[in-house]
Amino acid sequence: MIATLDDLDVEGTTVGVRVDVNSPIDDDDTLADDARLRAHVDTLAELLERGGRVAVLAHQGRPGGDEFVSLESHAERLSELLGQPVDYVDATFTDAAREAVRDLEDGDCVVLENTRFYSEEYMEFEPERAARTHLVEGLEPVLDVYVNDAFAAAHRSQPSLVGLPTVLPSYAGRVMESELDVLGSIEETGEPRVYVLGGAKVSDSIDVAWSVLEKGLADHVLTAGVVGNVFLIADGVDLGDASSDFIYDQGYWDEIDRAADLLDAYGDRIALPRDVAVDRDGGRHELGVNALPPGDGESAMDIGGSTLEYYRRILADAETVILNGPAGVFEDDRFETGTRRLYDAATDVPTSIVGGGDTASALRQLGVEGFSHVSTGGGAALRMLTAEPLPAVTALENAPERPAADD
Ligand SMILES: Nc1ncnc2c1ncn2[C@@H]1O[C@H](COP(=O)(O)OP(=O)(O)O)[C@@H](O)[C@H]1O
Ligand SMILES: O=C(OP(=O)(O)O)[C@H](O)COP(=O)(O)O
Repeated sequence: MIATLDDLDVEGTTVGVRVDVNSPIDDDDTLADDARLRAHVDTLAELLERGGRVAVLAHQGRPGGDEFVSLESHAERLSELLGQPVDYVDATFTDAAREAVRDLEDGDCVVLENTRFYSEEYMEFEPERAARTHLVEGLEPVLDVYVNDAFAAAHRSQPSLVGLPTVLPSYAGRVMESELDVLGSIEETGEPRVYVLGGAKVSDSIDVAWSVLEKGLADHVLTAGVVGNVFLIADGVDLGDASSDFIYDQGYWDEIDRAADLLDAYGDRIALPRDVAVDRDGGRHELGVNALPPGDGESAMDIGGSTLEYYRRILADAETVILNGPAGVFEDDRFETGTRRLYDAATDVPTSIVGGGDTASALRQLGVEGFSHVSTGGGAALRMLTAEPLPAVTALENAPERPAADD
């Protein structure tokens, strides 16, 4: 049983709050999109209003990547969103960080530095070992309790996610609570249940497809994006050199065999694109699968109109739809149609659940609204849909005894 903020006596308590504000970053190393910050405002505002002393922990980017930057601009934006001063300290668990946490008064908030600036935080550990890392040993003495609101990172077994809840009384924040509530009760949603798997995380999507087909959770799996292209090749369609090279370069060549095995086992419940859109003479050109391969250098960038009609007919009968990943290269105006129209059709299904960072940003960019639930997580949501435990959630379940909250 995971405790929530309802179980926490917040006033005067120093709370380490792990959030996931991993966001797109501009060329000047500042925040380019605040959607993930907005998601955590309710949790943080509630803790502050209830008199908590809040130390925010988060990662940004991956070591060596362009988006591996400090959390200073995140703190500035958080201050605007919360409508109160938010301090930032350029350290995570050193003396400077601990002093900033000890100095907090009731209702104060400080953002600590990007946890991944410390190498241990980019490694995966068993919780007991994670509890002996520098980050956890440094912060544990200055924190009273730990709150995990970082659902989008809950599939990572990293110190700030599994080590802190091993040593501190721990609670799920409001984002974590609502994600677990919705994604943890997929089996109770109405049927027919349709999974739409698009985007570029091919191996994760094939794992999900296996799992939901095997468990009888999915009546139909509709494929799109790079996932759809891999299934087409697995089905014997010649998508041409450009798409094949892309799939090879992304390291997904072995996935073609897995997709073929899946088609052998459950082909009657897996829908493949009937046409694709390619870039021809600088414009969008649609080709039925019978007309493939495309011309030299042409790559399948989106699903076409007849696929959309086919998928819309399946969605029209669905009671539940779960979608992950764009249907095409939505960042390019010529290839956003598939994503916009497919996701738009999904909003008419009584229960519609969407996951994925790029998917959420595609929906915002394309102005598609009206889903029952838009998850903050990509990989975490996919993992949950396969009914695999999330290490950070397991760590919350196993957290030490907590004091009872005052009513
Ligand atoms: N046919 C395609 N060819 C190349 N890239 C594609 C295609 N369809 C979708 N994509 C790309 O997939 C990316 C998003 O996939 P993914 O990371 O799996 O989504 P999410 O973050 O929502 O889980 C986008 O950058 C999009 O351009
Ligand atoms: O953005 C995230 O995951 P997502 O791309 O699956 O939504 C999380 O912040 C986890 O980041 P990571 O995949 O670098 O560990």
